[in-house]
Amino acid sequence: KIELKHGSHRIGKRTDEVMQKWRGYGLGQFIHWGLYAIPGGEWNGKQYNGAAEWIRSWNGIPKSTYDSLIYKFNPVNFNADEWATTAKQMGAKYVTITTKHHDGFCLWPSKYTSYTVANSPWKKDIMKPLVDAYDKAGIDVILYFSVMDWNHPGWRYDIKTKEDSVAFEGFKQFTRNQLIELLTMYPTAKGLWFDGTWDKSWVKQAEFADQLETEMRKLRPGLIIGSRFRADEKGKRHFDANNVLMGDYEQGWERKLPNKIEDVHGNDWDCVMTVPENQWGYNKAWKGHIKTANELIEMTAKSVSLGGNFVLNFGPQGDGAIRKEEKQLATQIGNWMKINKEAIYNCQYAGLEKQDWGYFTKKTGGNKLYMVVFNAPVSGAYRVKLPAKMGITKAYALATPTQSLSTEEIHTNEYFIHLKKQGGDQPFVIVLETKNSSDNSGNVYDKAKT
Ligand SMILES: COc1ccc([C@H]2[C@H](O)[C@H](O)[C@H](C)N2C)cc1
Repeated sequence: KIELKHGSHRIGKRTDEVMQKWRGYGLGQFIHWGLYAIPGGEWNGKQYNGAAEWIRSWNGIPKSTYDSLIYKFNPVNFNADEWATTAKQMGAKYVTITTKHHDGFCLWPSKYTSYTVANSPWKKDIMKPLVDAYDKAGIDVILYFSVMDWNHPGWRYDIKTKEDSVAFEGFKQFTRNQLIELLTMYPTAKGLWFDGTWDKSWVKQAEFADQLETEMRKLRPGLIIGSRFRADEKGKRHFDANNVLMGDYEQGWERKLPNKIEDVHGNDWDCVMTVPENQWGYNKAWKGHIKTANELIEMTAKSVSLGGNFVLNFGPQGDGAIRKEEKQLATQIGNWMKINKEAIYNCQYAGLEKQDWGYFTKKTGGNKLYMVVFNAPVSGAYRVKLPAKMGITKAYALATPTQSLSTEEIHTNEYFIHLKKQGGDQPFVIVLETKNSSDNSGNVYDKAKT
């Protein structure tokens, strides 16, 4: 064990209520919105091949020209309630919103820089109406904040000279000021999602970042901060030099999912996912594979089956409207969630052997198991292996709860649930009500033969 002053300060999951609620969200929305949505991945008729929110880093545009986009920020079709309603209809329980991305443009009227909405034609605060609209919709808000800030003169990628360190000291105070400002202006925010923390300059700030995290947690008890914010004094990120998770949950699952429970090391985690291969900000020309609703529903079920949450990204247009493809996905996913949300909300890893038909989830604190089916077996027989003392008292398709399904024990603690081929192309859920033979509530199917 390595002696660390600025490593992880907690072993194992947080057990407080705020984190227990976070653990049960299941499905969330990410919003990437800012000046980059105006060009939308294109400049002077030329397509930028990278991620649209990184267009400033393209040598096809002079930096100052990009920075002057602030004078074009006037999202006449921005409607915070419409965004929150879209998220509500999709079934999202939390939203992560970019307050400031790498370009340094602030969606709130920060006192610490002039590069904010206050100095755009729009003039008004964007964050306040958004936080209020999502709060009203019952969707918890997490504030995304990029430490790396290409607009601030004090930003450095590394600290090599005396000048660098003087400049970066000013930048560190600026960063602290903005974070305290955000927590003060939007006190209902449940957490902070940090980004832009991989460069050496920030990685070298183990003590400062640790103290800042402690200060923020004191200001906002219960605040949720993931593994992306700070490095330990050995320069280790996400996991400290003793391989213990930094922060409250693992934030490494960006555009990728764990495959088996061992991959998540017993930690809380969420996966943040783009609809195209790699576009967070609005890109006019979505290229390559655009994920379908069924793919995204499967990623949601897979995330919950492995003890995490799934966060789907939306990149609103420069005028503030949400593009029709994203609205359509929100509707399709929402239609599925309306019927099947019981298998997603407040569910966790079931601890059962994965089967080919799909994913198990388990209701937290209950005796219900859910089988989220994506690959219906041609036999209509769904294999289920249970721990020794667990029996099945009832089995039914979630959509038709009064029609019990026949359960056949084919080996000790191994069953076939029989369900004839369902019509349609939608994933569906089978519910198993279980009991432990140690307690005697209800009768157990044992040796049941069809
Ligand atoms: C260098 O590879 C990166 C760097 C930053 C990102 C940023 C994206 O712009 C988006 O904000 C995502 C959540 N974040 C990790 C993605 C890939």
